[in-house]
Amino acid sequence: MKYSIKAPAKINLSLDVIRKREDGYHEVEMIMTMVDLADRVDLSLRADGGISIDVSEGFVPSDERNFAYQAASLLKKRYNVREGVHIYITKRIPVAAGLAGGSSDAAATLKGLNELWQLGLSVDELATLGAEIGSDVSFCVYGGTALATGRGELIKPIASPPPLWVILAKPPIGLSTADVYNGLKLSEARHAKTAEMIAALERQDAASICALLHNTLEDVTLRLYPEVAHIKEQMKRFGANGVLMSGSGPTVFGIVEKESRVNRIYNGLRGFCDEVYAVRLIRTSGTCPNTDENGML
Ligand SMILES: C[C@@](CO)(OP(=O)(O)O)[C@H](O)COP(=O)(O)OP(=O)(O)OC[C@H]1O[C@@H](n2ccc(N)nc2=O)[C@H](O)[C@@H]1O
Ligand SMILES: Nc1ncnc2c1ncn2[C@@H]1O[C@H](COP(=O)(O)OP(=O)(O)O)[C@@H](O)[C@H]1O
Repeated sequence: MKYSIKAPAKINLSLDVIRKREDGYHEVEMIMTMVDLADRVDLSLRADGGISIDVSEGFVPSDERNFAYQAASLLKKRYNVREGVHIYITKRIPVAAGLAGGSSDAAATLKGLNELWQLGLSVDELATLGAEIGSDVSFCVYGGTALATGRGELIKPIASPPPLWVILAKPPIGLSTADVYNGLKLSEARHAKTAEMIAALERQDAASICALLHNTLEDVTLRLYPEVAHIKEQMKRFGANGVLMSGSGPTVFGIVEKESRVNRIYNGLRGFCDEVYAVRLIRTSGTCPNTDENGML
């Protein structure tokens, strides 16, 4: 038996860091939403009880370091599952990009195996398990648009944005999420207007959404990598209505209201950046965006 499921990328419309916690994580307030750039996760039942994984991109770990493998292993151990699974991931989301590709693969694996292994777990239970793999996995289980608090694992659904275009540009920089959080000087940090962003989403007010885009981690990454600032400037110059770095970076996203501007911005950026994508915001709220009601393709 087989299941295929899409694992979409996220962007942070707003990311605020409140304080550093005793456990080493940071307390955050993030507004997260999905875009229609997705990996594909194929799950095939293994009767021998083993877990194995292959990934289309050779540089992504295809062993227990892969978050999708960890999701399968966690479910198998926690629920004493006898069957196994082979996981095949077709990567389309840039890796280590601030787009939660690995977290989304883990979330898709949790949802898919819940069906394949007939575990009967609720979405809330899957999201709680996801938080054991990484802070962004819970949001990826729910999908839609949400306010994420705690270390990012406490999820409250909020209104989806209007149907806007998004240009993603990822410069060839490898950075570590932990280093970016640790590089933040909280006493000097600029904070987001989270409540105002939620209100703008409720009003479907694209101009205010663009004006309120804010990421407290951006200053850290911009200081380390001036090329990220360059991409932001160029995106604005080519006509994006709002521009921000996603997560810990280095991907920059631009929100574009007019479809007629999308090609100009895309082509302009392609002149000096290899990884550029023109995508749409996914408007579905609730679980499993971009899929049918079972979360399948
Ligand atoms: C910054 C964000 C924004 O959505 O995304 P990405 O840039 O990774 O996409 C997330 O907070 C990243 O979440 P995720 O990538 O799941 O991080 P985790 O694996 O849980 O943590 C990796 C490391 O980041 C730091 N970390 C993470 C989350 C958090 N709230 N505070 C932290 O300080 C910790 O040092 C931790 O050891
Ligand atoms: N399924 C996966 N896809 C991509 N990267 C993965 C996956 N599983 C584990 N990783 C590891 O996690 C790191 C961060 O990957 P990713 O989730 O793409 O980044 P980000 O959290 O910045 O969006 C990668 O460098 C890779 O080594």
